Amino acid sequence: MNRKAAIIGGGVIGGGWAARFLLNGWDVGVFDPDPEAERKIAAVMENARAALPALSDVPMPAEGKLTFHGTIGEAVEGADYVQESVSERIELKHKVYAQLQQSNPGVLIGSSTSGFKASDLQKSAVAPENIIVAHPFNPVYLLPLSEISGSPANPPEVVEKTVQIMKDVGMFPLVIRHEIDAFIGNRFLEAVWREALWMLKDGIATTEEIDEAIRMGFGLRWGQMGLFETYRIAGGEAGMRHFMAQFGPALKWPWTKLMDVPEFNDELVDLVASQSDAQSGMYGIRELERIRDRNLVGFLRALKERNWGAGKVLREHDERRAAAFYAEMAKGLDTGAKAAPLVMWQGQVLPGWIDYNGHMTESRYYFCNSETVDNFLRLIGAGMDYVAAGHSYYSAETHIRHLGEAKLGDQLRGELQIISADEKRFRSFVRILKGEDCVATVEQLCLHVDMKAGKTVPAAPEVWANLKAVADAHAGLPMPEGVGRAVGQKKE
Ligand SMILES: NC(=O)C1=CN([C@@H]2O[C@H](COP(=O)(O)OP(=O)(O)OC[C@H]3O[C@@H](n4cnc5c(N)ncnc54)[C@H](O)[C@@H]3O)[C@@H](O)[C@H]2O)C=CC1
Ligand SMILES: C[N+](C)(C)CC(=O)CC(=O)[O-]
Repeated sequence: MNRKAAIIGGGVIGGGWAARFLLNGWDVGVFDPDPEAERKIAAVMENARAALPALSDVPMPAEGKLTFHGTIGEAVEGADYVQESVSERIELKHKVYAQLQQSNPGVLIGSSTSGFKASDLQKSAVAPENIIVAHPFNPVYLLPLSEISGSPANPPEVVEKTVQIMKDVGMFPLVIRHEIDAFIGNRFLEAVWREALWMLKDGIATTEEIDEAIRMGFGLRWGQMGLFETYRIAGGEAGMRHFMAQFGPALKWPWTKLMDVPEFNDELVDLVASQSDAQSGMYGIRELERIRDRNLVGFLRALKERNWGAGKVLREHDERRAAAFYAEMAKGLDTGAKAAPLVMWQGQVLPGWIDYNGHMTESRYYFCNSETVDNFLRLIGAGMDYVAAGHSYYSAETHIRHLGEAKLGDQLRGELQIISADEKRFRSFVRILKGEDCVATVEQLCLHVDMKAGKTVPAAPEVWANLKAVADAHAGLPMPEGVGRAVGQKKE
């Protein structure tokens, strides 16, 4: 049975949380008095479905069930966790916690608050120990950071439980050591925001020029190395000490207006809003979100390839999910119950996979097959540890049939059937499916190799036993259409 999250407040952030939980296989119950909440969450879900699965290289769990409720009590019924994302008003948050704790005593409540401390949120609560800050960043379904900030009232088990739930939905939980207003991220962002408002107010730069200064330069550095690692490199070979010696004196120069704040009035709002309209008003908000999401997916995937920063979090999330997926599959190996083709891979067609014909390029069909077969090899015990120990399977021959088109954003899966196998080789037949349509078949012969000796040898007994279990189960399946076909050319 799926776990359930109650999302209280389904606006920008609540909608993002709903998407993250649902796409990670949790059921979600939403309460939001806004009559438009359902429509807004549907729009967020549409964008999230196009973006989050594009980061995954292992089969995603089936999407959880989304329900909307007329009361907080109904939404929180049976919930394992609550993510509170109502408007940033302390008295509203207190009221919501009172209703939540009355309806589901003992439930863990994470707040999305941008700046209230946990001890402020906990005031007058029946069970303060179960209320904690879990502050995300927008878009919640793509950005992994969740700042976990508790008060002395929260026992370590509550912090730990929150951390585990965040990891379960692919977040990077950063536990804040000391209770402070606005945590780490927003304290930092507020400083940048104040400087930007001064520059606008003083006519030094427009909204667009400020954005260009960030995205053409240091924003790109921050996204992958943060501040200190970046400045360490800026110190050259002498590193951080040299950097500080050179730029430390600037701390005393009048570079920043941080402690002084521009007056917040209509004039300031008009100045910012009118320039922002001129800069970006040609795009609708959902369109801007899609542009942002596509850029983030590309950026995050590049980091994932490098196993760095947020990309490392994605890999670790994949690894956790893969472990659960293989454990489930392995049960079938034990019982010999896998008398059906195995769905070993699932993925989404990414922008870089599209060719000049406007559809998935041919080499990516091979890639889909490789991912499917590699996952199968992991399943039978011939994964990376096996390779590191000197044995592997090499592809000897491959035949691809292109039967249909795959377009940007399509969800594909690779379904594998073993046609024949012995100790030294196996022949696989992979169907690449888009929904129920088969867009390609890939038939392949793989040889088991001693990598050092450079020759074909029998597989390790446990690998062969696993492979044989699947081969025996698949022997009873009908031969798939197209097996053994050669490249043909019909006579006119
Ligand atoms: N927008 C942002 O960039 C970020 C916001 N946050 C925090 O997330 C929380 C929500 O902010 P947003 O989603 O931006 O605001 P929002 O205005 O988009 O959504 C707030 C939602 O709460 C609903 N609401 C009001 N009273 C309610 C009640 N009694 N029960 C249930 N729902 C109720 C509103 O109808 C609205 O849909 C705030 O605490 C905010 O500080 C955190 C990270 C980023
Ligand atoms: C502007 N904000 C304070 C609501 C921002 C956040 O809380 C985090 C974010 O997404 O930038």
